[in-house]
Amino acid sequence: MQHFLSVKDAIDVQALVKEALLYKKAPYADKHIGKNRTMGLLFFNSSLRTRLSTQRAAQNLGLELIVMNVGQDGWGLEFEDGAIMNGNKAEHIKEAAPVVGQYCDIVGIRSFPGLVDREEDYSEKVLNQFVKHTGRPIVSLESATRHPLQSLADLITIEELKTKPRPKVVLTWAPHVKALPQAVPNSFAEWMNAADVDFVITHPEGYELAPEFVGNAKVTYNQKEAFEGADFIYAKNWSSYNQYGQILNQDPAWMVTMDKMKLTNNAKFMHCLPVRRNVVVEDAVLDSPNSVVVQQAGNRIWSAQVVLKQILLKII
Ligand SMILES: CCC[C@H](NC(C)=O)C(=O)O
Ligand SMILES: NC(=O)OP(=O)(O)O
Repeated sequence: MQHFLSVKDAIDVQALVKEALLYKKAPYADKHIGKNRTMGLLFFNSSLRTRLSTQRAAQNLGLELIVMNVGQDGWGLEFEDGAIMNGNKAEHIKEAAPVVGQYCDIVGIRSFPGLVDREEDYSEKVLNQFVKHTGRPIVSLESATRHPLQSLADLITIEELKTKPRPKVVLTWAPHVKALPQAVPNSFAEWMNAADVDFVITHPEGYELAPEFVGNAKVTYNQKEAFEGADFIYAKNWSSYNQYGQILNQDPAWMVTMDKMKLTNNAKFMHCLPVRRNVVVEDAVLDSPNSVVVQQAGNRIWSAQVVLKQILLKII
């Protein structure tokens, strides 16, 4: 594995999941594989889980770490080729990225979309400039259109908790007070389409995800119909793709409630976190034994650890 940017970088998804579950039983099995190597984690946006779980995974493999809030602590970066840099951007990515590559053997990047220019966001301009100029393996810590470490952890969670060979997994839109990226649902959808699950996406009209991510998923505007017989409910808000970055609907009728969970096959409730209680999902669901959001977050360690191992095997 050279880079980890999407499900396409996972040659065998099921093998990755199995190896991650082995790490969950034996976290230090490869404690020395990262000896004398350094991973840099560059955050252009906030993070709790990704920041902490990726550090823990790296430490489990013996990697040294450098963590930086580039958005606050670094220089304003210019990503446009040929730009005349007479504005407020002090440094070009063409210098910043290879310099980071001088200090780090592997580089993780978190850079959310601007949610203004769909073409720019969906071209993954920021992530791809780091891939092009750093000269090192790049791991996405959530980019403009995907969150692969989250999605691998989501699949690990489904695999360890499923009670049937092919569970029904429902990705449901839920309301939010801010316009959020499509990265998490896009990524969840492409990983579910690569897994052996009965995958359904439900959202209000106007929140259709990009077709390349929806793939073969069943899509319905009827949330209650989608919940019927579900084994896993994965809730997430996202802003409109078609009316890019817009909030079209804040209808609290789409909030996940205990009444809706009763339509399911005793489904587990999943969310990548952070979650807005009583906006996205009511307290009763999050406080119920069916909520697995903490276990799901714990699986981010094993998701990152199995990916970093695959990358280290290519560079040592
Ligand atoms: C892991 C989720 C990160 C981000 N969430 C927020 C609140 O910005 C999102 O929705 O993509
Ligand atoms: N789920 C997730 O990536 O959480 P953070 O944004 O806190 O890292």
